[in-house]
Amino acid sequence: METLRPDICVIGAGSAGLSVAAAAAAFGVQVVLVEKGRMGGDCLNYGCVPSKALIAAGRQAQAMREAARFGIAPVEPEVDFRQVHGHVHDVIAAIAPNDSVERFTALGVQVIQAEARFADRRTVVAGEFEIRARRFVVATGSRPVIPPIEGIGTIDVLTNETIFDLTRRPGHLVVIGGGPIGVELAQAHRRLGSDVTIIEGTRALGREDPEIAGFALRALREEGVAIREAATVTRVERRGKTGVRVHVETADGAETVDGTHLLVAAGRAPNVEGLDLAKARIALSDKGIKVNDRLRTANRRVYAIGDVAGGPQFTHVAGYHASLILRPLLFRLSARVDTSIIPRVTYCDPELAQVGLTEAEAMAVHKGVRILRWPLSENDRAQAERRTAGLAKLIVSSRGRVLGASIVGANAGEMIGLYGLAIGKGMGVKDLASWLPPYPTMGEIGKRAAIAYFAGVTRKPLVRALIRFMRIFG
Ligand SMILES: Cc1cc2nc3c(=O)[nH]c(=O)nc-3n(C[C@H](O)[C@H](O)[C@H](O)COP(=O)(O)OP(=O)(O)OC[C@H]3O[C@@H](n4cnc5c(N)ncnc54)[C@H](O)[C@@H]3O)c2cc1C
Ligand SMILES: NC(=O)c1ccc[n+]([C@@H]2O[C@H](COP(=O)([O-])OP(=O)(O)OC[C@H]3O[C@@H](n4cnc5c(N)ncnc54)[C@H](O)[C@@H]3O)[C@@H](O)[C@H]2O)c1
Repeated sequence: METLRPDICVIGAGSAGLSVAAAAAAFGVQVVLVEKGRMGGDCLNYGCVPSKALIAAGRQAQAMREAARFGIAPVEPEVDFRQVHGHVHDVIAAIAPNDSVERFTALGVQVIQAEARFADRRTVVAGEFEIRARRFVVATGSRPVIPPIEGIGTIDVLTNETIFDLTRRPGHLVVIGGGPIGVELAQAHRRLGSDVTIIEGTRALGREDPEIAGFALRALREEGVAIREAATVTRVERRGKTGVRVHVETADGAETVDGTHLLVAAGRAPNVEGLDLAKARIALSDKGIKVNDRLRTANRRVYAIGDVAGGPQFTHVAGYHASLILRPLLFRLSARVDTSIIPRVTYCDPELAQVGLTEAEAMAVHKGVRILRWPLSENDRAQAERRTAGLAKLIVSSRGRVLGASIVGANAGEMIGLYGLAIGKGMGVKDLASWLPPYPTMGEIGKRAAIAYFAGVTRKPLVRALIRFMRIFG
């Protein structure tokens, strides 16, 4: 066994691990990167990239059905699912070189394709190598949870790791879980011609502001996605050769849903098994590896970042974590995670975007919170594009500081960034009201919402009297 003594050893070549490795190597630091599966991890191979490519195909199909409102004859598109599969995998292939072994080797990173595990507090073993690094970064990500439902072991369930391999369109896709994965994939498949039923244990898109989530769930239902909420899956069984029967209980009683395919999108579990974390004295929480607000584990040589650290699970968070730990890794500076600036977007149509506190969260911790709303139907660009379903909600403190923003509508994800910056920099509605968005853009709804804060001022008798008085001076 060969012993390596790099400065940094990164375990996991997903969004988090790759970001650390690339940046550290750019500064000339010796890095070993260990990956047991595909370079690029979930985001590239089984997550963001294929799901957004499938969503784009679904959007295209839907645009053809809805063309009449532009004076163009609508058509029911003929979907060749094998070619849709080809499109999804072409997109992955186009991005894959950025994350490849070849690219990272060229950057100066030593890539080891093997499973890593800790041998002791400062040694990792991977394949033929024993790695004794100054610092370790665990970035092993997460995987889908399969809930312990009676009969689930007898079915070939789909997860995000297998659904993008389908080359034939599912006849009826039953989805367990109405979180972001379930909702995004349900709508995409519906638009590509499948029947789709979502079975959600509590409330679909339950993490989101209910008013904002309501827009998306209404759209899904109008497009024909059946959504059962507060529904318990009691049992699943095989139906025919490849089909599935799902037994569900809701307040209305028991029913069965017959599908051709079953997708499980019921949450994630951290990838910690097999790492022998106890040998390195790294502690676990119930969500993943236990870290402090600087992403340090119980072992001072080891950081944990990305999905495995048990916080919000997004690619941009993985990148953010990487950027934070590079400061102590390279410069001995310290940096804390600021969760208030982390945005999240669900790429259904209309899109949902959130940053900072939701209305309910703000009301629970602050007094005198004001909610400033502006509907997309009041926006000229949204009218021109015929995409008027949506709303911006700014959540501001009694003194006008921005605490959060919730946006639903076309391109909501492109609009949310500004509000994360506003929260991070402690800006107020005054700053947002003075920002100059180009006309006509949907982004204007945020400015209009901010201006709504000052609406009362125009009616104040004192202000009107002051304006009259100023006229005296010509
Ligand atoms: C369907 C889906 C859609 C998503 N869409 C979005 C989106 O639109 N936007 C967004 O921001 N986020 C999205 N996400 C979440 C995003 O994919 C994750 O947050 C992100 O990939 C996490 O990156 P990571 O580096 O922490 O983990 P991963 O990408 O999971 O990478 C971890 C890597 O570690 C490797 N590994 C694990 N154990 C070991 C070991 N012992 N030794 C060596 N290697 C190991 C794994 O093989 C894997 O390659 C989506 C997720 C899914 C499932
Ligand atoms: N657009 C994005 O950024 C994006 C897209 C997809 C996934 N992701 C990330 O991946 C994470 C995981 O997504 P997810 O949707 O799998 O998980 P999730 O935890 O967000 O949602 C899972 C849903 O399944 C429900 N559920 C769990 N067990 C159930 C059961 N037995 N029966 C019925 N319903 C059940 C839960 O109530 C919940 O609503 C997300 O939290 C997010 O961080 C992000």
